[in-house]
Amino acid sequence: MKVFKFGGASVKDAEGVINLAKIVKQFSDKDTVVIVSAMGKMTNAFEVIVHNLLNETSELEASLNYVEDYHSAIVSALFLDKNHSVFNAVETLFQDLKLLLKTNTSTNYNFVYDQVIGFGELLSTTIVSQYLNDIGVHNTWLDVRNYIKTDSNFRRANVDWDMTCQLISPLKQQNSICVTQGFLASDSENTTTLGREGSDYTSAIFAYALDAESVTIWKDVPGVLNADPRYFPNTQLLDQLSYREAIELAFYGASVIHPKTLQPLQQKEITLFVKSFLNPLEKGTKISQNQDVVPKVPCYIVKKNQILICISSLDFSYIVEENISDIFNILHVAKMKVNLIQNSAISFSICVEDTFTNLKYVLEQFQVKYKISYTSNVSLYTVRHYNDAAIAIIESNKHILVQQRTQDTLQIVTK
Ligand SMILES: Nc1ncnc2c1ncn2[C@@H]1O[C@H](COP(=O)(O)OP(=O)(O)O)[C@@H](O)[C@H]1O
Ligand SMILES: N[C@@H](CC(=O)OP(=O)(O)O)C(=O)O
Repeated sequence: MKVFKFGGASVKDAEGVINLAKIVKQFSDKDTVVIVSAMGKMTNAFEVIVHNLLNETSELEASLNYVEDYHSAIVSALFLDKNHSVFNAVETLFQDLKLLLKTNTSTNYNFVYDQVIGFGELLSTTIVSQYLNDIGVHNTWLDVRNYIKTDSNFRRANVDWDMTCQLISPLKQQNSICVTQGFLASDSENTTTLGREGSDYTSAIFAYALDAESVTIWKDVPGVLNADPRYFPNTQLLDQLSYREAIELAFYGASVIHPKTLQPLQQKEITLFVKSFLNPLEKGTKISQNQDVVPKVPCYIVKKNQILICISSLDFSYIVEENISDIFNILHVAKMKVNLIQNSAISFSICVEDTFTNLKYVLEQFQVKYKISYTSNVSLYTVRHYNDAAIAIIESNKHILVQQRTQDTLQIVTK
């Protein structure tokens, strides 16, 4: 079996859905599982709806209309028969969403977030599945919440692997293409999500449970490049990567692959292909149990919007294990991801990202015992397999706040 994953960029408009259908028609097998994310930047648009709902702003209706119009335009362009069942299906989803917005009484941001945000993937897969059926690519639409089970850690739920594998593995017998949602899952009763950009991870979960032969994630780039083309000119395609190297790149922030994706695939040695949905015949990048990086060139990764926090003792005493444990407990509670650590005798610097807007809480907690300084909006650059030329590139014209080198990896934090 194969698993395909199509992200938001691939289905941002009607042409994108038509292109997806061509790829599925040409490259899938009869039992391929197709995972689809919300269309374009719709997850961001749903985030605005959540914000407007919970802050009771006057913009709620406008934000809802924006999302509704966006999907309506795509459906109208794809389906010329105005009596097609897709119109009803999409309308029903919007009615459900409106009912949820009207009747919600919860003030738990993360919980409400997951209930609302899930409509993005429900809409996209409904449209894609019906379009595929319409053009003769017969498929079954699955509600992924009946297959991927998690705890109730809303917005970053943890997969219950035993239950999930039990629920997914009967699909091995399924003799048709299945279309389902990325990013979503459920606890015992509600929708949960796996973390932003988690649809890549969904594809790995299905592949693992199905013992699939491969996963292909279809992207708007030719494959994994040695840098993000949005920030670096003259990038090079990496033809092959080992799981280990891909895990390292994803960990340091190469956003082309969600960091949790590689581990399940590596465990069962399932090959991951990253290919271009614009040029599907090109070979892209193959990630498997092979050589580290081919070609072996420096790989550049940048993470923007980081916060550099410097923590030092109040009385010039050493920062020791007990303090570090303290510091990490606070970060753990705040779900704050640490991307770089540097310590000296009396100070400890961390570069973190504040996905859950907990900076104020963290700083208050630190200040009880430590002296704190921090700089917001810094960038963290990482270079894997650096050489002199790469160091010169990465350091040029930057105000460097922290620098760290290991044998393979150079990291700098800049303002
Ligand atoms: N090393 C890299 N190689 C290729 N693309 C990268 C890399 N690092 C970051 N990117 C970015 O990842 C984007 C594709 O990932 P993403 O936008 O998450 O796609 P999708 O929405 O399909 O999941 C590219 O457009 C590119 O800007
Ligand atoms: N739609 C979700 C999940 C996802 O993975 O999307 P994409 O595949 O477009 O990155 C998000 O934007 O976070």
